[in-house]
Amino acid sequence: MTDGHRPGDGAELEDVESPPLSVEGVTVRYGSTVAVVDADLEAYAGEFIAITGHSGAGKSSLLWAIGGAVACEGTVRIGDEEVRDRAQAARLGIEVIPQGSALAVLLSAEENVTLPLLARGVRAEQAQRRAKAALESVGLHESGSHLAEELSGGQQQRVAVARGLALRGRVLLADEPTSELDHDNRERVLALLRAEARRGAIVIMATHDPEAAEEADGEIRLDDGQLETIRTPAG
Ligand SMILES: Nc1ncnc2c1ncn2[C@@H]1O[C@H](COP(=O)(O)OP(=O)(O)OP(=O)(O)O)[C@@H](O)[C@H]1O
Repeated sequence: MTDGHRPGDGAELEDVESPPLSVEGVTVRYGSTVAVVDADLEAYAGEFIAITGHSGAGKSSLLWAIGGAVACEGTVRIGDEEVRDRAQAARLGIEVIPQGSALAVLLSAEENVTLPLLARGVRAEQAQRRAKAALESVGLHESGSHLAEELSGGQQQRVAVARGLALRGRVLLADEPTSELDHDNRERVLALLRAEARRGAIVIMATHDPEAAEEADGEIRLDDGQLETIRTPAG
């Protein structure tokens, strides 16, 4: 497929080899607010990169631009394909764990993880198997049947992480995925994100948490929309 990425059907984690992600001259504007200014970034399969910066620095805006969810100037490419909008970015295997979880509160945890898989064409039985495995990986195997609204904020965040992981993208954009978590669950989620990179994905995580950032291979910082490289994955 030239304009598509089809995640595998099995519950087992198959490897991917993400094409390089290239962000060139990306500027995000909301009216007169310039949230991201002329950002350049290259990332490769296997890399786990943190985006840090103060509240309002532009972290979410940069992630959303990479994920095709906000209009921007400049270009975002994965391999030879230019990201144009969210639907097409999803077809290219760019997945998002949004800030604030964004679960359907009247669906169960398992349904929240399963539905996006069904929407991507994964068969029902396989989607359920993958959802269960993803929920188990975040320590929520016993909460699959609970309505999202019955879960704590931290549990909801872990469901959102499970939903992102189950999609098995080539690029995973995680927006503050550990902000509501206690120490052990934060470590668990960071280990899962690292494993996702080891699988051959590119993982980019926005975070306020310096300790979480420290666990990524590389760090870029935004300051009023201006991007600065702090550490590269190469060291
Ligand atoms: N939909 C929007 N409409 C107008 N302005 C917006 C919108 N989204 C973000 N902004 C503005 O863009 C700037 C960057 O916001 P963004 O959410 O990207 O920052 P952030 O670094 O992710 O912040 P936080 O850490 O608080 O989540 C801020 O000044 C914010 O007010």
